[in-house]
Amino acid sequence: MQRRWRDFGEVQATGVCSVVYSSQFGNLEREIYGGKKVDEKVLYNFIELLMSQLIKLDGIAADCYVKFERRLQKLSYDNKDIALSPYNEYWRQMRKICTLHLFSMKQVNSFRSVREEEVFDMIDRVKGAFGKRLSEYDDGNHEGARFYELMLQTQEMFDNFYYRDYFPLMGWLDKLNGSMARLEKVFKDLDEFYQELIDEHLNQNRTNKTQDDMVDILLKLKQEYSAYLTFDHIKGLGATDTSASAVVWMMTLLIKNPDSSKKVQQEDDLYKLDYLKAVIKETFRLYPALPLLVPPESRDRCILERYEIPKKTLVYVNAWAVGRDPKCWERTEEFEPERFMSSSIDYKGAYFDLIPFGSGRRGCPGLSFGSTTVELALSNLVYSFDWELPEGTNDIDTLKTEGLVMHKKNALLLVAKVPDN
Ligand code: HEM
Repeated sequence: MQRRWRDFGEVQATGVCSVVYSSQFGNLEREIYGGKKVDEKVLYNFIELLMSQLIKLDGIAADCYVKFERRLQKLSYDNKDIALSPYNEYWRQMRKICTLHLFSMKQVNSFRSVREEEVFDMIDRVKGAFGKRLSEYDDGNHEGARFYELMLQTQEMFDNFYYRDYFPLMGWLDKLNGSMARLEKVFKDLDEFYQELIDEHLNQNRTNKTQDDMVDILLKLKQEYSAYLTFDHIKGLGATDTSASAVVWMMTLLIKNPDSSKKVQQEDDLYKLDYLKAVIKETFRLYPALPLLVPPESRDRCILERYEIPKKTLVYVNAWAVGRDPKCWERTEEFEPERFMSSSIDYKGAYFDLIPFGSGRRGCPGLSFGSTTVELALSNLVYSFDWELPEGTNDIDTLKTEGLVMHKKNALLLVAKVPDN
């Protein structure tokens, strides 16, 4: 199990040819993408076929992925998003900026008050305004709702089916059915939003500033790293909704498992929150926010189990399947946070059985940021309220969206009750 990851040697994101790989595909839950029911055997054969074809028809596969990249490329400002950048000097500098200046423990701590304010605000909204939509909660200028909407639309662009990705010669259909126009429109809206944000931060007379936020820090760093940080680079760093997706899955699993939910609430050592942390790990095992991580590209030919992976191959590591692999876990489908109570396994990248943040050189640099946010949000949600299913509902579904980030497909609707004591 552990060998698998290491065998990749040096890998990098993005590429020109693609292979879908996972020896675990047989275990892939059938509904993983969009609730489509696929027979396990059919799926496995399909993957085999796809692999052999892609390797044989290297040229065509390359073409497919160059096209696929164009869509990602557009939304990531020409691969200026660090996650989509190939392994090169630009990536090294951006990674340095992230590790040293943006997502370091010092920065995580310095944003503590902002994080707490946001979470308390969220709790107040739940307390004060049941049943309202995000846009109604919003501050005067509706920026939160606008950004949320843009994030949803961007995500949709990644998820949509594009003919050109699979049948390069039929790319004209994307124009005909309006997909390309929608992509341009979403990009334009996103770009406008980021530009306004930057302009606002550049405004010397800005009144609502209490401390430097990420944009302020990036704008300051722009001078030091002028070759790597243009406005497009700053925009390309963008944002992800992985933490939000993770909290929704955690709440979903807790409401489906009332015993665990009670245990979290009864945890008396609030400082350590061991059981809550076990719930977080168990949810990451079953519902990793990025089920296929960010696909890396092999820099050299390598042999992986019985597969030969040619150089420059886009490789999908299936964190979803690893989390449900019976070779790694017992009672794989059960939600059992207890399994982590007497175990030293964590998700920092050293244990390859649990890799929601990936591992190694391209592992998530926002791990401390993300996990701190998730812990704070979840603990406040479960300690501030008793959560119940809406009247007339017996269960919560676990259908997922398609795409890089795995969201719950249907909104999680719960009733929050303020406890009596
Ligand atoms: C629960 C929250 C999060 C999860 C589950 C998550 C997960 C991941 C995963 C799986 C990868 C790919 C790693 C790999 O392929 O080995 C990744 C990459 C990345 N993440 Fe996160 N992430 C989270 C939060 C964040 C946050 C809050 C930030 C920024 C503040 C962030 C910034 C990044 C960046 C920049 C990369 C690309 C790194 C590179 O390519 O060198 N992530 N994340």
